[in-house]
Amino acid sequence: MLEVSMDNLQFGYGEELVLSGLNYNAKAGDFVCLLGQSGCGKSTLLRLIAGLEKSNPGQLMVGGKPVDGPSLDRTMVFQDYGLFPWMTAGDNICIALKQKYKTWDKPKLKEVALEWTRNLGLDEELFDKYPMNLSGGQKQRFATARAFAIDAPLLLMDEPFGALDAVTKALLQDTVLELWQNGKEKRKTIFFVTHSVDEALLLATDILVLGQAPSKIIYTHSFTEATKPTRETLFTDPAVLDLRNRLTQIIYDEINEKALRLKQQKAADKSSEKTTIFNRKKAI
Ligand SMILES: Nc1ncnc2c1ncn2[C@@H]1O[C@H](COP(=O)(O)OP(=O)(O)OP(=O)(O)O)[C@@H](O)[C@H]1O
Repeated sequence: MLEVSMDNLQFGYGEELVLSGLNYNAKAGDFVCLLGQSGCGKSTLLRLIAGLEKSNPGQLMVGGKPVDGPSLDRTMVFQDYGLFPWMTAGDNICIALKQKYKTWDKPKLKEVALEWTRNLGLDEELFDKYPMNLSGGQKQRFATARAFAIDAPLLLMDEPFGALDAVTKALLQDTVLELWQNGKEKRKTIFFVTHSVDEALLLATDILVLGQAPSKIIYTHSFTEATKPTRETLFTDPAVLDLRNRLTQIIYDEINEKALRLKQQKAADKSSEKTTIFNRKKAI
């Protein structure tokens, strides 16, 4: 359980500004879903929180401390699973556990890794298989098992279920929600990037929408225990239907605005090109 606070968080890759002043406080135990059009900086924000990119001093705090590089109190789950291909799926969990629990011997590491394999609904016989011999859903379950096994209080999930079929995705969403809810007093804080409004509605306690880059937070919504949608209310509760429409509209408006901006820019570039050619011809 760690709180995350952003105070005018700005970040760019070199000259290109991606995040242009984010202000937000996530409480310990919140499940924050990030929405926004492609390229707006969602993954960048996760990488900053993970300490994989460096933010300006004081602009990003985790657990009340400035983020200063990666740490075992934060772990990431990626869309492409991030399993080491040269190790069995089980060893992928064991090696992560060993990093955190340095005194554990091999049998203890295997015992805990197997426990998490079962927790994620995986057959034990898959434990000794290499990632290349597993389905996408199985790989993502192992990657999720690894993340939960090391029991970091802050979990950063970057479109983890984006590549999965609908049924596997739904099962994994339920599993993650259950693992998070079971944490009760020790609930993990989760930041979860998704392109799916429905996924955000189902999982989040808090939804943030990022605008186009260089982005700011353009919309936030918080649920209470009573208003948080469930699979049952996701398509029946009028308040949830209304929120889904609003979120979808906000994202489409941003996409349309960006498309219009690019079109105008292109037209302006073309016209200035024409003027340059005309002036050159005149000069000749
Ligand atoms: N390592 C990098 N070096 C330079 N630019 C980068 C790097 N990583 C991302 N970018 C740029 O930063 C911007 C934001 O990228 P980011 O991956 O954070 O967006 P995103 O919202 O997660 O996109 P998507 O939804 O498509 O995954 C993009 O313009 C991207 O090209």
